[in-house]
Amino acid sequence: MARIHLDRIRHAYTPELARAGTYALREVDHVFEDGGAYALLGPSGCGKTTLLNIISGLLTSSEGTIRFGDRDVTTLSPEDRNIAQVFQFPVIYDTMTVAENLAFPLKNRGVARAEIERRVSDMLRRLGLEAKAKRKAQGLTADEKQKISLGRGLVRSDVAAILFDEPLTVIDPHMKWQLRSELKALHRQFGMTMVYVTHDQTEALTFAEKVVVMTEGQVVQIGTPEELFERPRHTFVGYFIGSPGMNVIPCKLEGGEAVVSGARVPLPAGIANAGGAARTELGIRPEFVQLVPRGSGIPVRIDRVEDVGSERIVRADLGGQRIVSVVPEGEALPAEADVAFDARALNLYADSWLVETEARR
Ligand SMILES: Nc1ncnc2c1ncn2[C@@H]1O[C@H](COP(=O)(O)OP(=O)(O)OP(=O)(O)O)[C@@H](O)[C@H]1O
Repeated sequence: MARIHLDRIRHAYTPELARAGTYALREVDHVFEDGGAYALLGPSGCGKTTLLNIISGLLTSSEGTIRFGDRDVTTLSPEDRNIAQVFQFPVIYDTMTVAENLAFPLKNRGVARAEIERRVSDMLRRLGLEAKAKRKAQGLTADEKQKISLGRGLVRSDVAAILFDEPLTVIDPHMKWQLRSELKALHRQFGMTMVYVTHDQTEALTFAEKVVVMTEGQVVQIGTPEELFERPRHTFVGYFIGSPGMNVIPCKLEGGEAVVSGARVPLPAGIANAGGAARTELGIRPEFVQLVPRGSGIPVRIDRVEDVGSERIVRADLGGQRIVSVVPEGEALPAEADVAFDARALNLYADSWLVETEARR
């Protein structure tokens, strides 16, 4: 296992794109700690696969250095980096049995026969494939084949890291949860460095200890699920994580208060200077937007109320700006409502980046 250090990595797919300043990765400077479980999360085209392929060696970055531990691997092939990879679609040998497929990476590395048998039978059990161990892979479902792909990555204990590129795409929805839990259990047991690419926030938040949120070729925040939820460093993280996402409300700053649609909103104590930003916004999760009787907050017009079981999602208009509130089941909605913000959950953003308060620095 290894610590992976990405040192000022940038990537453009062609020299022409680089000259035009069109980078698929704008700059990534980050350390994946040895034994950590990370998810790269972001919308389609944000650069997740590009970053993963630079880590694996399928792609050489146009700028920067990548080190596994103290070793510079920037120009090494995937084989020489000694990593295991699991792709979106199964990569297995159809003519081999399930057990032979799992044993293959170990045989290749000269692992002793008894050890191979032990690890293969453990993996068969974890993947729920014991009954099919002696079946040829050919006739299996896409689900089962992908489980074998996962198993082939996970049986090896000598790898620097295991990289997953949307590995559960072909897996049946009700199996996804089980496989994710199994991956977590394997991570806990063996402590391998795992990097997992996904555009699905549930998958990222349940799998990873640290989630790397990307947009437009840039890492905007690396944090635990709690950190991403409570203190989004960038407005993109706020509305990408959580459902519905964080409200981002344009505001003006005046004498330590935010002015929203003519109303004054006190800011948390000690908020730092927004530093002459061109754009300032308040960020607040819908769970912390309260609907209060008219006259006690900022006036809104309620447009729509959706009942989603344990809570109601209320969509309203605040001076031309859409605002969402989540109201727990059983809580009455005022006939004429204003909104009030829970000050503890209020964040200020300057040009999309979180303004740190003195207390939180
Ligand atoms: N081989 C390539 N040549 C030129 N541009 C590419 C190539 N591969 C990807 N790109 C571009 O690089 C950017 C990042 O793509 P990348 O595949 O890394 O994103 P992603 O987040 O993994 O998206 P997805 O979830 O759709 O796979 C995109 O703008 C994409 O169009």
